[in-house]
Parts: sequence; C-alpha cells; structure tokens
Amino acid sequence: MTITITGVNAYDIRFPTSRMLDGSDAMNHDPDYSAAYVILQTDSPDGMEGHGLTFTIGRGNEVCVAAIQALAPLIVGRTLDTFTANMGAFWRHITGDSQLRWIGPDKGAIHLATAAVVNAVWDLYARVEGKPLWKLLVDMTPEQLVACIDFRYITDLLTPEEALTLLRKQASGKQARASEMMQFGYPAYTTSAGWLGYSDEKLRYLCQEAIQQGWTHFKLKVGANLTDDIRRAALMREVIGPDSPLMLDANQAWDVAEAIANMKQLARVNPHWIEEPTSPDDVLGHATIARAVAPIRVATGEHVQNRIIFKQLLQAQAIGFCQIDACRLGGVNEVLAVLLMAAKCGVPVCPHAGGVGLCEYVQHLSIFDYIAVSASLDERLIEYVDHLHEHFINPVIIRNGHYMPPVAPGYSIEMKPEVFTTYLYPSGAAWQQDR
Ligand SMILES: C[C@H](O)[C@@H](O)[C@@H](O)[C@H](O)C(=O)O
Ligand SMILES: [Mg+2]
Repeated sequence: MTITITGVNAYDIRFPTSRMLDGSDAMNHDPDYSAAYVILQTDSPDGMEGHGLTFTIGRGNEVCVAAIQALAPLIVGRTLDTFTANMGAFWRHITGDSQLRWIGPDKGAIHLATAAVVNAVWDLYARVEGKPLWKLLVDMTPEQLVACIDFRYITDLLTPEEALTLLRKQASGKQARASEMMQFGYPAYTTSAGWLGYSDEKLRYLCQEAIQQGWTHFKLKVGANLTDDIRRAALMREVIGPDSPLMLDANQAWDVAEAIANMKQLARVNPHWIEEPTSPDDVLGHATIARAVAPIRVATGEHVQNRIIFKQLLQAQAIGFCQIDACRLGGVNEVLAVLLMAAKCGVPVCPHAGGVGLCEYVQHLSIFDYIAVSASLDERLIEYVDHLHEHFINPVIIRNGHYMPPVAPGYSIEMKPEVFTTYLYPSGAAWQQDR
C-alpha cells in the first residue's frame, strides 16, 4: 500500500511542571515540560498518521514549532515508500536542505525539529508495518540498518563495513534476547526523587516510596550549592543504603576545575557517575574531568547535539556512559549511528529520559540496542521520570524497576486527544490561570 504524506501539523504543547518544581535542576530551575509536536497526515483510507515530538522546557517551544513548519515542505507530497526505500537518503534530505542547513547544521532548534519530523516518519513506518518501533528495527537486516545511517563525518571512528560486522556478530542471539526482554524488561533507574527544587523531606519520602516500588538505582540533582549537594547526597545515600547505585547530575553547572574539586567532595557518597559536569560542547574538558575523577565515570548526552560530538567524546575517552537523547539527536537514524559507535568503543548507552515523552521514546532504542547491537545489559540502564505518562495513549509500563517492551505499533509517542486542547500553549485551559 502506498501512502502519501499529505500534511504536517505542528502543535505547541506545554505542561506547567514548574509549579511543583518537577524536573528542576541547577541550570533549569523552573522547567515546563513541553513538546513541539508533529502529526503527519496521510491519504491512507484508514486515517493512518505519524506522530513525533521534540522536547523543550517551555519558552522557545514556539521556535521549534516554527522550525518544524520550515521542514514541512520537504515531506509533504512524498510517499512513505520513497523514504523507507532509502532511509539514509531520507535523513540527508531532511538535514541537508541547502538553505535550512545554514541555521544548523545538525544543531539547535532546527535539529530538534528534525528529530520531531524524522521520528514521526519512523512512527508512521512502524504503524504501517504493524510493529512497535523496536521490533521494526530488530527485524531489519544489518544491511538495512546500516543503510539508515549517514556516515559522513564519522568514518574515522566507524565505517559502514565495521557497523555491518558488529550487527552480524549479534544476529544469532537476537531471538533469545528478544524473549528475555519480553519476560523481564530492560533495567532502569529513577530520577523522580532527586529534583533540585525538592525539599529534604520530599527527597526522603520519595526515595522511600521508590524503594517500595522496586527501584534500586537513583539519581540526584547537584550543582547549585556544594554544601546543599553534600547534605542531600548524604541523605539520599542514607535512605537507599550503601550498595544501591547513586548517580549525580550537575546539568552543566561547573567549570572544569570546579567539577573536579566538587567531585572530590562528593566522592564520599560513592557516586555511580557524574552527569553533565560542564558544557556539553567541551569534549576536552569532559576528558580532563574523566581522568581526574576516575574511578567515578562521566556521563553526558542530553545536550550532545549530534553524532559528531558523540564521536569526539568517545574518541577522547571523555565519557564512561553515553546518554543518547531520542530528540536531541536528529531522530532514529542518528541514534543508530551513536549506538553503533558506543558499541564499538565498549561504552554503555544509558539514554536520557528526563522530559515529557522521552521515556516513551527511549525504551524502544535501548531494547533494540540490547537485542541487536550491544547484546549486554552490563551497566546499562534507562532513565525513568514519573511525570506526565497519563497523557500518552500507550504509556510506558514499568515492572519492578524495568521497562516492559511496548507492543502497540509505532513509537509510543501519540498523546491523548484532550492534550491538544487543554495543554495547547497559550490558549489551553491549563494556561488560563496564568493570564
Ligand atoms: C530540565 C530537565 O528536567 C533536566 O533536569 C533533566 O532532563 C535531567 O537532566 C535528566 O537527566 O533527566
Ligand atoms: Mg541530566
């Protein structure tokens, strides 16, 4: 069945999470979790649509909506088949427009918009095939997967031939790992207890509640004030016990030397990693910090804008954990490139999911990563935040601290119809009380 994409609708959806300081950190103290949301309209007789979003934290979401509208002419009037026949060419088509490229390339609002549009096309593709996205990817041959990737700028780390070899090596165990995923799910950690704006009391009871729910790995926000950081980290360590992994996240608050000095102090709580210790663009700074704070490892990625920066972070041995983001990178195609580079370098991928819809997205990527790329769960965890899942038609299912594989066709990102009225910014009812 040939389906033509007939329209692109973009929506500015915002949730007022800042009212409770959910999602707050050292840099982003009052985030309103938001989505620049795309619906691809098609001519399919059964009304098939493709859904995608890119995540922002409020102001500026309208810029991403405008960027999605700027990309729309690149896909309207095209058939899905012409894209899926050559996914690599499709990605170049979206990212390589000879004029739009100037406001990137592969970075900033236009790249966030790219992710929304690219992911919406993958969602449509998976729906048409009747599979959840992870399964669509798992069922592709190594040749088909490699054909999705734009290798320009990364062949000095990973060539298409090496990617093929990596994927072929894992082919025989795919079925067993898929069954394992269906039975036990993919391990996860929770960030929901540790937002920066939460009081010590709230931190304590949310941690206790999370333990009761089966969580064994926890993340805490640091970076605003070292005395507070030390006190809150000690509190969390006390509640979760000496053996549960505790991750720290500074959200880019520190200079390089400051990060090293502060981590010397925070080492007393035995952190599992330090996340975003400094600017996401500072590859060499990350490498310096990684060497200085070892054996504590550095994690980063939620603001790593493309495969090229990830390549450098890996080449410089600057990260011990690779935190892909489903819509900071330019959608599924670019994520595939990073999963394969990380596998080649032996760096575990632990996706970023602190936002709206990110948990729904990244579960597909990690489950695919395990089944077809890394073949390992060692030190691999998906982030989980307990916010806004009720707005999705197919929200994530967590069992005992694990993500259970989604079964509905698509990329799990479709929001319920009422969201498009209640949380539409600025006209939705949720925003009226602010006016
Ligand atoms: C503003 C956001 O909530 C961030 O704090 C969040 O994405 C965070 O860095 C995370 O790692 O989940
Ligand atoms: Mg973070």
